[in-house]
Amino acid sequence: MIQIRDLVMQLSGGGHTLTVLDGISLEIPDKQTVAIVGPSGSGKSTLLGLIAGLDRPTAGSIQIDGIEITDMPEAELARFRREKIGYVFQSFHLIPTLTAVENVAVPLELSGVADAVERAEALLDAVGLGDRRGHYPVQLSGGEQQRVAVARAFACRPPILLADEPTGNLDSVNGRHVMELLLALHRDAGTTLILVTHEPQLASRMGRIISLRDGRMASDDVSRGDPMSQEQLR
Ligand SMILES: Nc1ncnc2c1ncn2[C@@H]1O[C@H](COP(=O)(O)OP(=O)(O)OP(=O)(O)O)[C@@H](O)[C@H]1O
Repeated sequence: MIQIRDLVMQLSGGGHTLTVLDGISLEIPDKQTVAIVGPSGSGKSTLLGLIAGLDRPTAGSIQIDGIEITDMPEAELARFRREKIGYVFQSFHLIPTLTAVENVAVPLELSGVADAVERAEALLDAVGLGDRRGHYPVQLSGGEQQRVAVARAFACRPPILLADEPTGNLDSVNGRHVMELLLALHRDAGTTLILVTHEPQLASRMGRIISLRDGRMASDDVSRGDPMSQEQLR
């Protein structure tokens, strides 16, 4: 369960203060699928980054499974993040000097997993890139890089997967492939899935749609049911 209370994010610069998030409160139960939507600049990425513990809010509270993360010391937060949260960036963020399998193995090695490379190979197989394991990011297409990034985000089997416009840099075929992958992880492992997107079609695949406007919640549509049952209806 993610519990967010009165979250405020202000950025200072050039002599004035910009309020990016202005009192967000919400709860996201385990295993929910959530789309965060809203106009450009409404604070979507900022909110996702705060939930991931990549940034610290100006005020307010974020608890994950009852543990406050906003004031957690950095080293502890890094460990917590590794265990609890996978993050997929719009622009993949793979390490260019590492092969696909090495990229996926990084979080496993950081977590002290003994058979990190074997596990990374199995993950690459699972995203359909088993035959590309020795390739460097530059040798992979955007869609392939994003599948590697999803495998890396999921390597430590985090209960929460966050994705910031995961299909934003992909064509529609590759975008659909990556989306199916994210939904499969939710379905098979019960992963909570929260994604920021501009694409209504993608948002409509989620069980809940939270809409931001000017740093506030404009709407919260929780009546969408579970995407698994929606899929069964197709
Ligand atoms: N590091 C930063 N320094 C200054 N301003 C920032 C910074 N990060 C975000 N902002 C500003 O905060 C506001 C919210 O940004 P954010 O990226 O969260 O919006 P968004 O809804 O994700 O937008 P988009 O859909 O365009 O990605 C914007 O006005 C942005 O310019």
